[in-house]
Parts: sequence; C-alpha cells; structure tokens
Amino acid sequence: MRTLTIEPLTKEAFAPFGDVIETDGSDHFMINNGSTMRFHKLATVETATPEDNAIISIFRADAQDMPLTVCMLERHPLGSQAFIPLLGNPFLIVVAPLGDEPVSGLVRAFVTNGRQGINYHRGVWHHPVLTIEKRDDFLVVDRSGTGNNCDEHFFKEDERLILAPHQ
Ligand SMILES: NC(=O)N[C@@H](O)C(=O)O
Ligand code: NI
Repeated sequence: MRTLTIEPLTKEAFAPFGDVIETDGSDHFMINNGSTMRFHKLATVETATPEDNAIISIFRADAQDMPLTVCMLERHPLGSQAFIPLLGNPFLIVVAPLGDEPVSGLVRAFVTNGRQGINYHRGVWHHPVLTIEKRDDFLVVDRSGTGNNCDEHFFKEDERLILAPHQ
C-alpha cells in the first residue's frame, strides 16, 4: 500500500479539488467605514436545484487512529462542502479528482496551517473529516435537499493507502 505524501495546503495545489478559505494571500476590500477588511467570495456554495438550501452546521470530530489505512473516499454529487476550523488547529485532507470512481494512484493528502479552511467542489472525492487534534470543531457549509448527496467508494485491498502524519 502506498503511503501518502502529506503536502502543505496551498490554493494552487488544491485548485483541482476546491477552494482554500484563508486571508493569507487573498484579496480584500475595506467596508464598514474602513474598520473591516472583507475577503470577498473566497469560495462559492454549489447546490443542484433551486429548491436546495445551503446550510451551516458544526462538526465536532474525533481523531481517527493514526497511521490510518484509507479504505474509502466519498463525494457529494449535488453540492459543495466547506470545512472551516473553529479552534485554529491544522487538520488533514485526503482527496482524489472528479470521476466515476476515485483513482488510487491520484489520491493526494494535504495538511492545513490552522488558518485555512477548504471548500470541496461538487463531486470531488474526499475522506470524511480528519482531525489532528484528539477532538476538533469545524463550521461546515454544504447543501441540503432531496436525493442522495453522498456516494461512497471502497478501495480494493491493494488500492488502499496509508496516511501517517506523525512519521
Ligand atoms: N457525512 C458528512 O456530513 N460528513 C462528510 O461529508 C465529511 O466530509 O466529513
Ligand atoms: Ni463530505
């Protein structure tokens, strides 16, 4: 099984998969009579139908045992999904490009710097949220509506991957 190289998250590297929500390196303009910097439209919430809603939730996630064997990825075909850390901690991301199924050889891993959130574009394969802290809180913005919005793909044994952040 391939051990994933964990890359530092950058807008450029993550561009095939979604947006990085951060102030570092992002444009802004002043609002509120010059008292506030607006980092405008860092990401867009994608939905599938006019009846859909973009909703805001909080995920309180517990850490997976590491090293982790990545057995599956999921995708949301009907909308995007954003994770914004509420406690300023780095977290891990495992993604694969759009397609009918994730390609094991194209799976990539990233680590955030604690000041970054991400927005998975609609249909991008990703692992369910992966904390580094024992428990961590995220603001999550994603799509609510009818129909199935979560496809799971389980890798064959020889396609599974290893995520080893502490080695
Ligand atoms: N299932 C759910 O709401 N969470 C996942 O989509 C995830 O990416 O963590
Ligand atoms: Ni998801």
